[in-house]
Amino acid sequence: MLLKFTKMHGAGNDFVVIDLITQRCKLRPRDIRMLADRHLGVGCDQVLLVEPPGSPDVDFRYRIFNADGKEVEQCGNGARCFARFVRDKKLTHKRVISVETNCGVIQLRIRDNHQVEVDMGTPVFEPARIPFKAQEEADCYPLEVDGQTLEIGAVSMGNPHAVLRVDSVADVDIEHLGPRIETHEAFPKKVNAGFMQVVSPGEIRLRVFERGVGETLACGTGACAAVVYGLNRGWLRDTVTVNLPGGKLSISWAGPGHSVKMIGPTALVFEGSIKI
Ligand SMILES: N[C@H](CCC[C@H](N)C(=O)O)C(=O)O
Repeated sequence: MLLKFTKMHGAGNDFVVIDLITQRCKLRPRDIRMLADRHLGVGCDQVLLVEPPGSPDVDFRYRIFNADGKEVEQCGNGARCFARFVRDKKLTHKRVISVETNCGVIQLRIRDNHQVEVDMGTPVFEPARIPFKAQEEADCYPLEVDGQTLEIGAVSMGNPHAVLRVDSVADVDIEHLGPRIETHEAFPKKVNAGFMQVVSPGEIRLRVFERGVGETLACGTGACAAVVYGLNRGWLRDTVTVNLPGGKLSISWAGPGHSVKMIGPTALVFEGSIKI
């Protein structure tokens, strides 16, 4: 069949967005991998599916697939693009949209200038729920990589994150460290690896080697994970500007028990159709 799609990005983290409300198509992992392939398909970090809600108290179902074809729990930059997509396609006229994901319901709030605010839910630090192999919960953990002991934070934003503080994100050998952390045996479901440089209590620089993708120009859940880790360590205050290679996000967290709030941009790049 000929499948309509929309190419979008949020701070450079790019997506193929597919409306499965007005069109019907069963996508297999190899179809996702083809769509994401930057030579043989459209090219993207993640494929986002817009589906009818599973229950009457949410507006849509939001499914996320990494470029490797595997379905994951959450995608923050994708959530902002999801909100813009359903408004642009007139699938809703609401300015506050609730979407069901594989890790619960999140709220998307349309702002001016194509910005969207997302309530990303509360971060989870309990090792078993990240999941991360550790004797007990701590603010930070040692992680043996290639004979060196790294100090990491471990947190779930619905999806697993390991965060390292570094002096300079420009000097990180992310191609060496990223995959070794991503596939470390301490993370049974693999992990997104974030490298954070603290500029000031209100500003960080961040690079993320994403699970199932590699380094992306931005990672929304990674920005949330880095800020809550930095707050827990006393390095950051409750609202932080996160500078990523592809753009800026604003992340706020009022502390344990509170949701993490993310505000950031959305961009529509092109519309197309592809034979599946
Ligand atoms: N690679 C992530 C999913 C996408 C997250 C990222 N693109 C975001 O904006 O949060 C994972 O496997 O958990």
